[in-house]
Formats: sequence, structure tokens, C-alpha cells
Amino acid sequence: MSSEPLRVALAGLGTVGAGVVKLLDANRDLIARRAGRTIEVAAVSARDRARDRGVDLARFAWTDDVADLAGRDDVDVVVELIGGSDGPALTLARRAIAAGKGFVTANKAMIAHHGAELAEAAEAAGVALKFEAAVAGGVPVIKGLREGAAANAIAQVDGILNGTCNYILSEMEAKGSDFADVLAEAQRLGFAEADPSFDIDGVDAAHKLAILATVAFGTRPDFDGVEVRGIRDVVAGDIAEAAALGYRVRLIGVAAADAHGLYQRVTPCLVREGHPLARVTGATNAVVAEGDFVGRLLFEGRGAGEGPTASAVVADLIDIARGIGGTAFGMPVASLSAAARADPGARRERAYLRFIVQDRAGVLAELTAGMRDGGVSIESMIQRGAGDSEGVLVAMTTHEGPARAVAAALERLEGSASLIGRPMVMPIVD
Ligand SMILES: NC(=O)c1ccc[n+]([C@@H]2O[C@H](COP(=O)([O-])OP(=O)(O)OC[C@H]3O[C@@H](n4cnc5c(N)ncnc54)[C@H](O)[C@@H]3O)[C@@H](O)[C@H]2O)c1
Ligand SMILES: N[C@@H](CCO)C(=O)O
Repeated sequence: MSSEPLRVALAGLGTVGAGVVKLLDANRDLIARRAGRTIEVAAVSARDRARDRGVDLARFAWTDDVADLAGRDDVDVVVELIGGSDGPALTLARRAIAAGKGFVTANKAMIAHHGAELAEAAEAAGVALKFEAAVAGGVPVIKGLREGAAANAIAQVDGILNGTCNYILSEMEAKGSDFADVLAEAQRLGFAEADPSFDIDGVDAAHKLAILATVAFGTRPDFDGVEVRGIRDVVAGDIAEAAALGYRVRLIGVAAADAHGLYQRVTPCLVREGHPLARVTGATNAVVAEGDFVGRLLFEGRGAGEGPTASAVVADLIDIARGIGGTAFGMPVASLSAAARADPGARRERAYLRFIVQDRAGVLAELTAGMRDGGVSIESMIQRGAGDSEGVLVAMTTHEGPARAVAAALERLEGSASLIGRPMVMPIVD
């Protein structure tokens, strides 16, 4: 055991930051034995010094300006738990790495947008950059793919990457609760982001997917290449229709890399009951990856909240304390390929389509004509509802075909007086 502790600065003392302090306190001896040295918090910074976080902060040096943590001589590693893709988090990352400090973050937004730049800077400075907590919270999926599956070519990763959305969808499914009530509960439980639109509009999952794709395929991070749709438009009727068909509604991130290029999408999907992602409920995250030699891998666990996220942050610190640096994405940035984006319209899949329509003669004919004109083959169709002023629900499933055909069909129906609101499209995952 080394007598030299690993000295850490913590930037941000919210849900995750306070969790890191609690975990380092609770498992101090175990962590020291595993890391070969103790891990000591030397300095901290947050917005509000006086706030009670349930941990004793008086023992740590305090800095009001978070950027000052990067320049401290008594710190080996800076841990950034502030959030935000740019602003103080990015300034701190750049300064800490330039100052020769290791850098650990849970900030998926920053890594999705600036990961390549920061990884290149870390390589040049010879310091570790680690972000296990940024994807799937406590689930060691970055380490699993970057190290455990490093020998494999990976063709596709699919994941439930946002605990808030999965919690909302599975609570709506189990209790028939309203979207807004379930969202408020997710915020109270501490796994929804401060701005929940990042969660429910799919942006948070897209950040994580872009990072996962980089680690899985060795392609440069391409957040702007992720097609993103969130769960705002999922209604109770969709969840009921999905159940009647033998499916569950889940927000799924999929990334695939092949000869057509890199394909990345986050969207609510119908997932067949029996698929490993269908039975994932609550704030749990799960990632399925297919390796050419290892076969299917499933990573699953708590994707958010104080304890799980702190667990992943401290695992990164333990690696650094052990002297395990390595490259941030599993290979040097210069070796990451700049994959072309695959045409999303060419992707072949089955889809669920839901319309709220006026209940009058000719409406179904209009819908099916739209499908015919777009080149979509309907597999099943059902109409439900009382035919009042709120309209009736029509749900269809399609045979497998290119995604562009469904888009073309919906374009033909756009502006139709028969439609109430916008149609909902969800790919089907069997
Ligand atoms: N909460 C989770 O379950 C979870 C899971 C995985 C990843 N993350 C990520 O971890 C990071 C932190 O999340 P959180 O939930 O703990 O957030 P939080 O809002 O609970 O805490 C943020 C902390 O940062 C501090 N802060 C903000 N701006 C600052 C500034 N300019 N200077 C100094 N301090 C500042 C705040 O005072 C607060 O202490 C984010 O990047 C988030 O995306 C969170
Ligand atoms: N808001 C995120 C936290 C974990 O990144 C979620 O709900 O999954």
C-alpha cells in the first residue's frame, strides 16, 4: 500500500457530488485496499457553501471559483460534477488537464460535445480522462465495452439510457398515472436533470448514445448525427395498444456501424415482451451490445441517483489511484475513424403508427391511401374510442420496410382535416 494518497478536488456538491463524499467516507478502507492507496478529498467547490448536504464539508478546503481547483498544488485529480456541455465545466476540464491533473466527470453533455478535444488534450498531457458515470450511471458499460469487450468488433448497441424516461414510461404502464405526475416524482427522487426537457426530449439519452457509439465502434463522437425524439407525445393509448400487441413502450437508443456508415437514433419504440430491454423498469438502465466473438452482452443496473452515480465516479478514481490511465475512448483520438452518417430513411424496420382522427366516413380510407401512396404495407389496424369530439384512436403496425416509406406516407397525410394532432410513429423492436 502506497503512503501517498490520491488527492481529489470535487467541483459540484449536488446529488452526485455529495454522493461521492458519502461513498468515500463509508468505504474508505475497502477502497484504499483495492486502490493500493487512500483517496482523499482535498478541496471542494459549489455554488452555495452554506447548504446542508448531509456531509461534513468543513474538513475540505473551499474555493468559491470552481476554476481555481485546476491550479491547486494539493490536488492530483479534478472531479467535475457541475453539469452543462460548456461554461464552467468545460473551462475547468480544459484547465485541469492542461495543469496535468487527472480528470473524472459524470457530464455526458460535455463529453458528447467536447469529448474528442478533451481526450486529445489528456493524451498530450499524459493524464487520465474518465467518464464512466456519464453513461448509464452506476452500470459499468464504458469499462465493459472499452476493456472487457475490447477484442471484439461491435456491430450494434441498443440501450435504455435515460432513467427518468424509463421510470415515466414504466409507471404510466403499471399505474396508468399521468405523465406530469410521474415526471414530478422522478425529479423528487433525484434522477431527472434540473432541466427535465433534456430527459424527456431524448437529449440526455442522445448524449450517452454518442459516447457509447464512440467506445463501441471507434468512431469519432458525433452527437449532431443522432436522430432524437423524446417521450412527450406518448399517450396512455399507445401504452395500452402496445400491451395488446405484446409490446412495451421504451425510449431506446440504437447505434449501428456498417458499410453504410454510422447510424444513431433515440426514439420511443415498441419493444417485444421477452426482449431483454422490455422488462427493464423504473430508473434502471440497460445496454445490449453484440460482439463478433463474445456474442450478446447485457449491462443492466441503476442508471441514475446519488449512490449508483457516485459508485461509477469512485470506480474511475480507483483506476487512477491504481495507475490505470489508458485512452478515454479505448484508442487514441487519432485512431478514431470519422464515419459517414448512414441514411436514416434506408433503415428497414416495422413500425407502429397511431393517429387520433375524426370518426366519420372515409377517414380510414384516407389513412390507408396515405400508406399505399407512401409504399407502406399495413400489417394490422384497429380503431378505438367513442367517436366524440376528441376523436378516436387508430393504431397500425406495418410490415418491414424502409423508414423513408413511413415518412412519405405521413407527409401525404399532413394537413388533413381528418387528423387531430400529430401522428405518432414508433419503430418496433422484436
Ligand atoms: N443525478 C444523477 O443521477 C446523475 C447521473 C449521471 C450523471 N449525472 C451528471 O452529473 C453531473 C451532476 O449532476 P447532479 O445531479 O449532481 O447535479 P446537481 O444539480 O444536483 O448538482 C450540481 C452541483 O454543481 C454546483 N454548481 C453548478 N454550477 C456551478 C458553478 N458555476 N460553480 C460551482 N459549482 C457549481 C451546484 O452548486 C451543485 O452543487 C451532471 O453532469 C449530470 O448530468 C447525474
Ligand atoms: N437524468 C438522467 C440521469 C442519469 O444520467 C436520467 O434520468 O437517466
